[in-house]
Amino acid sequence: MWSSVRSAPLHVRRTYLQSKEFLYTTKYISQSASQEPTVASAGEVKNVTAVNENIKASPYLSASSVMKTETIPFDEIPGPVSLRLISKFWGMIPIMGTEITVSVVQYLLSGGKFFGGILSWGGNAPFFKKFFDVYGPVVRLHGAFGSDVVLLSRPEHASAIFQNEGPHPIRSCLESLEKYRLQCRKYRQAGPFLTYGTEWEKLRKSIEQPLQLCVEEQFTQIEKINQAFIERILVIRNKQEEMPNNFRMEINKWVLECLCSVTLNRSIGFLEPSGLIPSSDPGRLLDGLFGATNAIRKLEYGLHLWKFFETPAWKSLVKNCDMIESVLRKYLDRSKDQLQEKKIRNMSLDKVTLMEHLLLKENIIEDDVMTIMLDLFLIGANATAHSVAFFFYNLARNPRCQMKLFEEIKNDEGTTTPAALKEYKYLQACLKETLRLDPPIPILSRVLSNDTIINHYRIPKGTHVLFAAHLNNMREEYFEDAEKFKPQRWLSNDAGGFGNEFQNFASMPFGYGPRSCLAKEMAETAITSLIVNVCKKFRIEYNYGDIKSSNELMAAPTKPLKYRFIDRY
Ligand code: HEM
Repeated sequence: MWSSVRSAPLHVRRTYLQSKEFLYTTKYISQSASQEPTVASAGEVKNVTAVNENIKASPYLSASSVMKTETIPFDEIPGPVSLRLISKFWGMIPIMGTEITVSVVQYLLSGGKFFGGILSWGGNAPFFKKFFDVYGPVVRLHGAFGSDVVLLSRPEHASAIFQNEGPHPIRSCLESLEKYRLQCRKYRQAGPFLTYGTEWEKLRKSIEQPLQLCVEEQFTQIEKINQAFIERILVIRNKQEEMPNNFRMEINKWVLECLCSVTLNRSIGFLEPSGLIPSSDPGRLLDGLFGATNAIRKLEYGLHLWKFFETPAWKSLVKNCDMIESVLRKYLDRSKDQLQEKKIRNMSLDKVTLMEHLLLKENIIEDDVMTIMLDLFLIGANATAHSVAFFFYNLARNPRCQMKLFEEIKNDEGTTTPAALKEYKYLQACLKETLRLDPPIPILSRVLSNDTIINHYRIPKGTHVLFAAHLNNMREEYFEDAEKFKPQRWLSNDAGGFGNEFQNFASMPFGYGPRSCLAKEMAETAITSLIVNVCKKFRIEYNYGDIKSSNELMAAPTKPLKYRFIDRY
């Protein structure tokens, strides 16, 4: 049953999660069903009746925050009345789900006008901030179009949600990509980012460790790619040593070259000094990834009309995903041939590329390999490129920090292992601080697999929760001068905050728990090795207005990255 529900639209999954059948289908839920709900409170705890044994065991929750309280019903969570009124009408239309509620809200917050501007709070409001300012720390968006969404943004609430989600957490987002894969291309699964349950667990296990091994094996190659990136900077900078408006594209090329090296063990030429030919493999891959990302942003953040009609954004998603797949298929065919040859010649299959490793797995078919590769490229490339863009920005804007970093790494003689990079403590702190200020994935999402009590409200399992990580990261009580880039805060024991039990949830750029980023190590290694190489060679400057992160599901810088790279010697 679960396998068929897994790929169903969110409102179907939600109904299933609330059904009795689900309780008996998964071991975890059936255990947790007999337990008390998860509890977290940011306010005063009153009417204490018992202590929740389950939560007491958690390393992060204090006794005061785990006490069972008299709960307030879900219906009483505050939220916009206008949505509540609209829901009476639209709630009758079952085909429209939670994402539509979210997308309408996001559309409005990002400046769109709808319903006579009932909810239009003006353009570029940081997502959800207005809701928290008006309604408090727990906000319910009445299912204007079907089901409800709860918005959260506090570390103690993150702790309640993420620490108790069991072995198979459900993320709910990117329905457009899911539709493309499951309905349009009829793949049997939607890829590691979107799949659920045991199917997802199998996929994740097949990728996580081999990916890390490949990163270690390909580290020398990554260092070469870093040098090629530096060569590119020298070619494209103008007479004032400044980068062109599309420098972001160059960073993307660097990430993609790293990803090809790690997954395919080959260079496909993204960083050719003479630039990319659009019809070449790397040219088409780059175009496809940019096009698909833009289409996903439009589809997920606009009204979900694509569920009913083939909108231009939907057509663009299909065209771009097809283009990416046609390139990747070529490499998949080559990998199959290579494996065949290795088998014929009785060669060892111990050292294979990630793609070959996946092809060798019995429970993974070719279409699965395509979706895995696409997820790695789509999610990974965007997130990593965004982090590098803001890493450069923060160094340029904070010359003292840049100098301190240079002092730490200036004697580096070509780092030989990823482990050696971890020893550069200030470098690591700069990365953490960059990810705190501008997380590439600023909103984490879950469908609750447990009844959970937050701020005394009982939130039923199956509820769609959006956690505004970018607001969470800016809490003054956890990060003094939260708006400022202060890497040194990560070098003291309590990261400059209260050092209380929720500190670990105050910044979670890679998410949390079983569904956290599966390529954290790879991303950290690639980013820090690039920064070491670039900072040894150049001093970075930036002389224009502030660059912000768009804080969308897949965030992007809001201005061209016109950094100056000035030779140090
Ligand atoms: C600095 C770079 C990166 C950041 C900040 C980042 C962040 C994240 C976050 C926040 C999530 C969701 C976690 C959650 O819901 O709890 C995620 C998931 C994921 N990331 Fe990353 N990521 C980065 C780089 C990468 C790279 C390089 C790859 C691939 C090569 C990648 C592949 C994935 C995949 C496949 C998932 C889904 C995991 C699952 O559901 O099991 N990420 N990432």
